[in-house]
Amino acid sequence: MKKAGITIENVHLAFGDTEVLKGVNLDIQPGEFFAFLGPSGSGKSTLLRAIAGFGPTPKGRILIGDRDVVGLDPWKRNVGMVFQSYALWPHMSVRDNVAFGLKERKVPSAQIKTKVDAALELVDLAHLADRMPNQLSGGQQQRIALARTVVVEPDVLLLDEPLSNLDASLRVHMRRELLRLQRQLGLTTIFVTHDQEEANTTCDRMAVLDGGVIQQVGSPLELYDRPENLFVANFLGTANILEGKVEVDGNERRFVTNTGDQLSLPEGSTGEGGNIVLRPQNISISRTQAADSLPGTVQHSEFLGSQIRYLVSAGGTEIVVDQSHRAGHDWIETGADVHLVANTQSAVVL
Ligand SMILES: Nc1ncnc2c1ncn2[C@@H]1O[C@H](COP(=O)(O)OP(=O)(O)OP(=O)(O)O)[C@@H](O)[C@H]1O
Repeated sequence: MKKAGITIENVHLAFGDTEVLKGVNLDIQPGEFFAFLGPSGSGKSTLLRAIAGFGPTPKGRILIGDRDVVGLDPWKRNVGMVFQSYALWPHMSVRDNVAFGLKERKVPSAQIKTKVDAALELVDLAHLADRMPNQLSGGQQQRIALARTVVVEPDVLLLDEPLSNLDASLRVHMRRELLRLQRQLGLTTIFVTHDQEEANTTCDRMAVLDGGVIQQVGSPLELYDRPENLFVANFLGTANILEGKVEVDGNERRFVTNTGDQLSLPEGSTGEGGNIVLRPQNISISRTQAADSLPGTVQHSEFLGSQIRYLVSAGGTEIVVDQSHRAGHDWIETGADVHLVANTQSAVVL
């Protein structure tokens, strides 16, 4: 199958007077599994639809391969799109649903049979070819929607929250299926989701959007470990953010919180901003004081199974601390005075 990259250059898009995409620039590599992640209303679907050719014509350029598709009708772009609703034709069998796009393209019938068989094989549903859509489960219908989309060999595959209608355990199964399918076909794919775990477990890289602006692009790990702003830090998992300032003394750098507590920063660390971001699993909690520990008081604790989550007032804020749970481990009671030690190797100053 062909592999086409996608380049988005300075794309602006408005519904009437309301600008929804505000200067988007992005390079998606051929064969990459890419995700658009962001809160509701951030512009993910609008951007995806602009690539597909739906909605108002944007300003700027959208290249699929080396072809600028802005202004081109959707069916001339050779993109495949799968939506949240499966939208299978209810009066057609599974086989006919998958064959539909090929018939429209006047592909010879012998080839249609071969291609449909291969597409059904790909989604593991060859045995259900003669069923009607209403005789399939939600997950099976979505796999047929995928087969129907990839059978026409699009240059890129666009997925708009395709798993949202499925129940939780099926979603987990289906996201693995999606990844397997994408890898097998090597098809440049964009997956729109507001579910961080879904993006993390499937995509090579993602763009986090907010307010029609891309906040950061990178692999899931890069974005989680090295957020470039507080929005990304907060959006991707739980972030503890302490306010203060960086002080430099010779070779030593430390972060001094507004409450006067000090955290040594590792050698070679960068960042001069007024916030330090610490993930809950990178802080340990103890009843005893240690070098560089932040004094605090346990406000609440929750048993989460593999972890105990503490909410501790310290450093001028409420800090979330996750301790992995081991049988027989001390569970610190609410109201206890404690000391927090942060692993500042993993901290980010913004
Ligand atoms: N047809 C439309 N007319 C007017 N405004 C629209 C239209 N479609 C979307 N919008 C607005 O554009 C903004 C971005 O919407 P979009 O659907 O792209 O967000 P999203 O990030 O995909 O959100 P969600 O996760 O809720 O689908 C929202 O403020 C939305 O209200």
